[in-house]
Amino acid sequence: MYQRKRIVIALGGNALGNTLPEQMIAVKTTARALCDLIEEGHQVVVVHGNGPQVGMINNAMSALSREDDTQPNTPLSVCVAMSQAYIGYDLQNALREELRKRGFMRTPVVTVVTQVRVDPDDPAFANPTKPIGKFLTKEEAEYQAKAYGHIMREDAGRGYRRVVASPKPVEIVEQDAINSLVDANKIVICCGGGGIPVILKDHHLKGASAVIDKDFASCLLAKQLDADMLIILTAVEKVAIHFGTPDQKWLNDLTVSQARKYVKEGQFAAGSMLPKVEAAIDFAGSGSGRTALITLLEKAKEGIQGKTGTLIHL
Ligand SMILES: Nc1ncnc2c1ncn2[C@@H]1O[C@H](COP(=O)(O)OP(=O)(O)O)[C@@H](O)[C@H]1O
Ligand SMILES: NC(=O)OP(=O)(O)O
Repeated sequence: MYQRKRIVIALGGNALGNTLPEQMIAVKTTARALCDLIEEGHQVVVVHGNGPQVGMINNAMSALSREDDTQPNTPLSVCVAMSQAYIGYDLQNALREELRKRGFMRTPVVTVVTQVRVDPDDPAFANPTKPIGKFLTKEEAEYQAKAYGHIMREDAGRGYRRVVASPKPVEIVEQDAINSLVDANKIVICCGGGGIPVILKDHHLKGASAVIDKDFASCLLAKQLDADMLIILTAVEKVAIHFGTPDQKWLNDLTVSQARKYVKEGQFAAGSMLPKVEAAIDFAGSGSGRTALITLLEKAKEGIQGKTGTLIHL
């Protein structure tokens, strides 16, 4: 029997591209994939990543402050806020246009500037792991480290990137407002780039120098919204074990305990597939009937129909 689901969808880098013109094109494909699910009657809440974009914004703002003594450097939390608005703007308009093409003439789409509280004592502040910005060669990375004091790491065989602190999300500050919008059937884009990281001090929310992982923020959001499903859309159709080796095996479906075992074995690369599988385990393990799906952006519709992707369940 057909069941209408409340779904939190986390969009990976391929949903947005790496540059302004690429993003304008990529969001159109993304909007089609999301509207396929909306057209099937599902209630969709959208979260997006911001790794390339927040790196680009941070570089631009740093260059500005180097050129102009009157411009202090822009905190990373503000760069995350800028990325939410810039990505939300394109995504919101692409979704609006696609919805109207399909006859949803009045469905509102709204981007919520979202702050996410983190723990100031999170050990992640002392151990930067979140890759942001462009992929660089070893020589470019060495220059960036020397010139700007950035911490650079090799990223899953794809080149070198700057890494920043990535504390775990503790609380979504605008959760009540998001609940009201979702309950009222608005299409909501929120927790972009994992949310603007903030630390609570008395009544003051102070920006933290970090980028939260959007897969973990999506998981928290899905739990708080009591969603049926968390869908993580990325650049691969399925999760694999022995990824990139001759023994590679694509996984159709795995239980939370199988997934935990594979995590322990180190089957998933840190900073890429590992946070997705960890978020999927956390959500699917958090209540009966909750499932998580990891698949390719263009396969979202087939994935939800059980035809492809990797489904994680209890
Ligand atoms: N075990 C694995 N199974 C599938 N893909 C993996 C695995 N380990 C690493 N990957 C890589 O992880 C990538 C997805 O991570 P990433 O590109 O960082 O995510 P995002 O889509 O959120 O930007 C895949 O495109 C793939 O290259
Ligand atoms: N913030 C975040 O998780 O971004 P990416 O998905 O681009 O890494």
